[in-house]
Amino acid sequence: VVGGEVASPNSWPWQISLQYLSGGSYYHTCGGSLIRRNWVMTAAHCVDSSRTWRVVLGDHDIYNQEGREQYIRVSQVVIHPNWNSNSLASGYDIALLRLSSDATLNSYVKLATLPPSGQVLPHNNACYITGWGLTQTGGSLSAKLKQAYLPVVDYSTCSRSDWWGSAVKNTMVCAGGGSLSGCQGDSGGPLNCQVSGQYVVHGVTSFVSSSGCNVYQKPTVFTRVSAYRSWISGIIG
Ligand SMILES: CC(C)C[C@H](NC(=O)C(F)(F)F)C(=O)N[N@@+](C)(CC(=O)Nc1ccc(C(C)C)cc1)Cc1ccccc1
Repeated sequence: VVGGEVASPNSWPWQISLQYLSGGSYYHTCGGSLIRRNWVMTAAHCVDSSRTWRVVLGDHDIYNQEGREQYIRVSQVVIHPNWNSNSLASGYDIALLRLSSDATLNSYVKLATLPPSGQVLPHNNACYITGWGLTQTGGSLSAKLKQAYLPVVDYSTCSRSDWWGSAVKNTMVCAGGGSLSGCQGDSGGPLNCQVSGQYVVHGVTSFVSSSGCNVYQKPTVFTRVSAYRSWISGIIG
């Protein structure tokens, strides 16, 4: 997350850190959202490679154990059938991870609220991106979970030729477009939007511009969760 601030610990209790095993240690690679006690929603591009994954729930500082963390292995990766890593612009950048055991829900670990099928938020709807991703283009991961205020940019604006043009589809949500943005390592995490006084996970962080994370008129682009509600229900029940 470029700009914004460190979140108050566990204030986004559905946010998870997706980590992969390498040389005996686990490394943060993406974010995700807990949507059932044994299911996490993330981006397909996060789990394209076959690795050993684990999910960390209740985390704040990914480099220090603070006692609220739950570490759970991933038993199954379900990538959207239409996902094609060579055509990010087609969308379908969404995946579901079945956990090897149920998460314990408490004040630090809660389920995300998902939007109703088909819901499209209005231009400037209040949203926050959260994640441990790079804090500057080409920078380093944030040790502590960050948040940044990214208002929704409607499709008609986001698909303008001087914005994202045809790279963005109506199955995506754009947010931000100024000095605040997501960045590598935020992938798969939630876009938390205020709807009727409640935070709803309306997006899954998908991409930013290759020329930089916070580029003017290149808002962060998210998979629109409300476009995939029936697929999600078909998998998790
Ligand atoms: C792995 C890709 C497929 C998605 C990846 N997503 C992220 O980093 C995210 F924003 F989600 F946290 C990304 O944007 N990766 N980049 C590598 C940029 C990228 O690949 N962006 C991109 C954008 C659009 C398209 C298509 C839709 C035209 C393809 C790639 C990050 C980057 C940003 C600035 C400088 C260097 C690297």
